[in-house]
Amino acid sequence: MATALISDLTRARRDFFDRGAEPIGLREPILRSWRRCAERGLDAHGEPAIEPLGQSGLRELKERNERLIRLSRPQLEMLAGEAHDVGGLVILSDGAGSVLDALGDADFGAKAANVALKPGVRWAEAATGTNAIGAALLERRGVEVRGAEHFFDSHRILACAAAPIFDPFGGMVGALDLSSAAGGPYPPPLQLVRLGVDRIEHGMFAEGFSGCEIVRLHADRAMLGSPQEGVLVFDSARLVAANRHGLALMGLDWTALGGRSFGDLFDGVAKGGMIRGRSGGSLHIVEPEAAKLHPVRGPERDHAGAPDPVFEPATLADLARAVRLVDGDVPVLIQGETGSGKEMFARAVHARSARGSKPFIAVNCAALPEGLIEAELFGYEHGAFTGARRAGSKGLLREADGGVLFLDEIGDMPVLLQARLLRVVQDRAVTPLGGGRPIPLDIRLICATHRDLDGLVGAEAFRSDLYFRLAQFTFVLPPLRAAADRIATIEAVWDGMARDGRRLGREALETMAAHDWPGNHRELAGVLKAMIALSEAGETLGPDCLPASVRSAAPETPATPPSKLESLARAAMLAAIDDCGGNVAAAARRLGVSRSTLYRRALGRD
Ligand SMILES: Nc1ncnc2c1ncn2[C@@H]1O[C@H](COP(=O)(O)OP(=O)(O)OP(=O)(O)O)[C@@H](O)[C@H]1O
Repeated sequence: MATALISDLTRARRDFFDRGAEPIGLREPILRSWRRCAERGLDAHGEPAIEPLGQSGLRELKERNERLIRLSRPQLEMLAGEAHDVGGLVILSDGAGSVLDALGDADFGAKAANVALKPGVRWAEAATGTNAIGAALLERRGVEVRGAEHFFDSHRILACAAAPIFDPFGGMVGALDLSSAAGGPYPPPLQLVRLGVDRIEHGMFAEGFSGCEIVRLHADRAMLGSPQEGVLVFDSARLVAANRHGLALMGLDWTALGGRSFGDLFDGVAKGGMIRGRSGGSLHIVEPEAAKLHPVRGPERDHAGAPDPVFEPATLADLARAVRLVDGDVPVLIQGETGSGKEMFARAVHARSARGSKPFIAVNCAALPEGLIEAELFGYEHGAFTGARRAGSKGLLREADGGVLFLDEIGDMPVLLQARLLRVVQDRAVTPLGGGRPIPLDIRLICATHRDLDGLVGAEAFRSDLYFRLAQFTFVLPPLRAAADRIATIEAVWDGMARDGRRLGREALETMAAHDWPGNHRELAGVLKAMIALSEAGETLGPDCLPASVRSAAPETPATPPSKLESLARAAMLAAIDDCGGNVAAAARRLGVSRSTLYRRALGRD
């Protein structure tokens, strides 16, 4: 059987690589991959062009993927034992195919390292040709690649099975791989890799879903609680995260995140009961459990000493989608009030994207001096205008080459420049001021604005053709006052900033939660920073440490949706009205507020 496979493959290689003919009998994912590699101009008989990272590059790569490595470690250790027994390796890569860790048999490890299958090398198909890690990431499913199925001759010594790892928001954050010597008695079983991935993905639900409800389901009651159970996470009854099993059992895919509600999916289901699965069979469902942890901290540190980003679960779901769009070369537009964290969101998208290690260039279109904006963006040739630097300038667009360009306040870009930007976006090339040939540009684009771009298009202040190019997908960041649990959000931001045992007292927290935060996250970060600067190590901060604007500005009209504090206040007001036999004036007197306030806050009327 093995001999037949080898000879069939040898013939297929000869047909495809040497005679340019269609190979016969090659498995479909392998054939697709060979074709892609050939179209890219890779030479099967040559050597793959690899660029291994140096020590510091590898350290950075590992730091960026710290969470994935930490969550995967127990599975790697377990599979390393198996791999060792069959003379192979278990390998973890990030979502771009860069190898993060490899454990197992040392002899095979040395052979694998000879063909650069080792940490710090990227096994994306574009560089290393057909291979299990690269194919699994491209195909978004488990793939086996054995011996001569690899594109490059030199990789024929490998037999590999890999499957992608998805985070709870549908982001493809890595791949798990088992590799051993080709032609050996124990080809790496894809099933084992899949089990490892199930466990890693399941572990990702153990932290970070503050105030959410988690539903667990499976067709077999005995499987509830296992890594193969379906998991669905709801925030304010909206589906915000899931694992693949949960989606498959419900007949959904990742696009359901953010869009489907609990009522939609489980209409009339008794908690702890059974529902009808996609294929008609019954599913056991475990009562939704409230998750206990706080809003999730973003994956990377922010720019210029800013705190770690803290995202609401719903925003995290948007983040995962934005990463997939940017990776798929679809421009995204972020809208949101000033200070709501548009740039932080964009940086988080970049950090999680396949271009996380490439440049992130942020350009504030409103802050560039009018006369210089064109030169700053597009660059200029030597002597293009008076005052131009002798050597010319590359321009910000070209500095973002290979990475992500973030155009902030895009709504403030002068109309004339919009035409030039449109050309760049369409042609994927930039022509510097002062002439010269267009220079190809490889950028992913994220734009942001606090203005109503749609309205600007209507008023002809923004070109509609550019608008439709840039705003193919729009994400709206909620203002801070709309946080589902303001207290938890403020605490999470504080935790990321506080030093030397300083603590936020309950009363300070509640006063802050009652504030409207018109400046959103920026205002909050400023207030917290000032509180830290003005307090001592170990101190518990009370409301007197807050600036007067926060202390005195408890809102009269709650923003939507109300915070827990506002809900409590409303409940107390309704109870007072009830106690007074429905007499609003009497209840207002008892509470010491005006009648109109009571009408507005308790009954939602003007
Ligand atoms: N998700 C977040 N978690 C914690 N802090 C945040 C978050 N988003 C923003 N901040 C804080 O607010 C500051 C401003 O954020 P950012 O520049 O991303 O806002 P923006 O929406 O782009 O603002 P503008 O509309 O003015 O450009 C950051 O420097 C940081 O201190």
